[in-house]
Amino acid sequence: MKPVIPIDKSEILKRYKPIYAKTHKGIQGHALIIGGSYGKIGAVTLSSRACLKTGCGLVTVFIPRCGYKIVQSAYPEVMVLTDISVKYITRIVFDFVPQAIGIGPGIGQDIETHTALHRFVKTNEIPLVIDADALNILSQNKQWMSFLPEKTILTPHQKELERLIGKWDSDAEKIEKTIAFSKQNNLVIVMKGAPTKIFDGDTIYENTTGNAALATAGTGDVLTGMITSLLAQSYEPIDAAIIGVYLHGLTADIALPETGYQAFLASDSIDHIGKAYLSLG
Ligand SMILES: NC(=O)C1=CN([C@@H]2O[C@H](COP(=O)(O)OP(=O)(O)OC[C@H]3O[C@@H](n4cnc5c(N)ncnc54)[C@H](OP(=O)(O)O)[C@@H]3O)[C@@H](O)[C@H]2O)[C@@H](O)CC1
Ligand SMILES: Nc1ncnc2c1ncn2[C@@H]1O[C@H](COP(=O)(O)OP(=O)(O)O)[C@@H](O)[C@H]1O
Ligand SMILES: [Mg+2]
Repeated sequence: MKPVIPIDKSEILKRYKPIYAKTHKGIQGHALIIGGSYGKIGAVTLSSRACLKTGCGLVTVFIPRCGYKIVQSAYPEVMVLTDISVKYITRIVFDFVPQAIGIGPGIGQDIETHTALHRFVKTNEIPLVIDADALNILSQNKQWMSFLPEKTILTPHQKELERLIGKWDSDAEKIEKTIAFSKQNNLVIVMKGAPTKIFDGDTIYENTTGNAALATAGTGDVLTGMITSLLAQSYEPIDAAIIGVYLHGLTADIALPETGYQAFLASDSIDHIGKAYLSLG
């Protein structure tokens, strides 16, 4: 097996592109975050905020109607498109071309959402990040994997990974199965955990930032927004995954002296994205 590559500052600086002074929001990329269902609008709200804070120029969310006022009141910077259904997503339609799409946070598993996801993946060619319940739906419909754009980024936590690749008996078997899954489907797999590992076929990266403060609701939704933002800013999928995971962990390392482990919230991660970027120099 190839040696695992640590994701540290030197690895990030090889890939990070500082902002061009004459850029404008049109060049910075327009990201679309699709997710949310009744009771889980918070997930997509966090994700869209993290997406904007990571530097893309415009962010639109596609959510069920029950989330309209929630997102608009929480973050006026985020634009909102709604499904015809009130409580969950039934048909994904949008009238612009985003540079990247993140799908899944809080989306739920209603049968109509399965159908909407199927229709979406059959036609979508835009760079994609898939998380949370969209991963769970995909796990139940593995034949849809062939529709995904090459190097689509999947961000499973351990349970979601198990649903995708099946159970394992040892860490070594988990790694082997994840490599095989990444190769077979030409996907980038962000295996979330402590530490998070990223698989691009048999090339494996391991993050060096982050701490147990991240063990709190919504931090994965924040990560999805951050990676989608980087993808919308024209980073290659593997670079978006690596930089996103590193900065996300760094937000918790920087916040820790202020919040301690217990009082850290996913919103604190978003609030520290600026300092994480500044630490890159
Ligand atoms: N504010 C909101 O709107 C929020 C909305 N959210 C949305 O909720 C939806 C469901 O997402 P979810 O991840 O909570 O449910 P699910 O996939 O069943 O996993 C839970 C089980 O998996 C396991 N497990 C998890 N992590 C693990 C690990 N590192 N290592 C090992 N095991 C791990 C653990 O299983 P156990 O160990 O208990 O067997 C746990 O019980 C999704 O759409 C999401 O976006 C959330 O983001 C929260 C904030
Ligand atoms: N003990 C830990 N150390 C480092 N990172 C952690 C730890 N626990 C959780 N995380 C990180 O927090 C995030 C949790 O994601 P996820 O389980 O999808 O949460 P949610 O669905 O609530 O948003 C992942 O990025 C994971 O790597
Ligand atoms: Mg999650």
